[in-house]
Amino acid sequence: MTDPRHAPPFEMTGALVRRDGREVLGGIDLRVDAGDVLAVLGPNGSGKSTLVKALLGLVPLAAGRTEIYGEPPARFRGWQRIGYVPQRLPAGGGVPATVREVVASGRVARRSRWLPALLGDRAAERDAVDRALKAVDLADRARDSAHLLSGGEQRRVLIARALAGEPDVFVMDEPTAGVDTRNQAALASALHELTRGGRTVVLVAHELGPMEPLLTRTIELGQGRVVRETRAGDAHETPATGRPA
Ligand SMILES: Nc1ncnc2c1ncn2[C@@H]1O[C@H](COP(=O)(O)OP(=O)(O)OP(=O)(O)O)[C@@H](O)[C@H]1O
Repeated sequence: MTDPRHAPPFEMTGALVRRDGREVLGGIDLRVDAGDVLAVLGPNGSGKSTLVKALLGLVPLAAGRTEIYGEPPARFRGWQRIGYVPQRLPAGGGVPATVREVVASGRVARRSRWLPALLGDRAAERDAVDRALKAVDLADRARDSAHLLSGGEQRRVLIARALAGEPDVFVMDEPTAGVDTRNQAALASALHELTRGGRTVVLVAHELGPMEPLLTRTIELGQGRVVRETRAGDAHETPATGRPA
């Protein structure tokens, strides 16, 4: 295990995932360093979502290992450092939640489990939620039921939830799919600010659009393996190292 003080946000070695007996990730080696802005590309079904879920410990590995800041996901305790934007809003379990409530839930990992929130903490939370809602242009929808919003609006709610948590690392699964051009540009500009401040981003994308200039790296998956890697400034793309396809 890497010393957590010097560990990168993510380090995955030989990660193999099987779903229904089928190999979906075929032995991925991937290190994401602080400040990386990494896009995970590849065709439908190539394993992009599975890879980001595996980085977060949301799907089990059949072989290999993965660490978040030097800890296996099951032992990792710094979840306030990670902001995950899943592909869709999880089903509400019958409890209607407003847009503001969903966005505020991005702060949960920051709250103390034992102490009541101090007045200052509550004000900081309110400000962070307000800023996040503004960044995705949904301040005027804050009281609406999140599940009644359109697909693109729900995605913006999920982005705002991650922004509200003020994490060090954003993991975003197709954050701009179904989001209109103006809002894609707004997200890119919010992320630009955050990455200038040293935040790390891992995003799954089909269309990079206005995100492209922010990237420091890309990896492309094909059938659960890394088939191509590029780094910003590379004159040529680098063929993937590691296991043969
Ligand atoms: N829960 C599951 N049970 C069984 N198979 C699954 C499950 N989740 C994913 N898979 C399979 O794993 C493969 C990779 O899926 P994944 O969602 O990671 O692909 P993707 O590259 O993100 O695709 P897309 O671009 O369509 O979002 C697919 O063939 C999919 O059917």
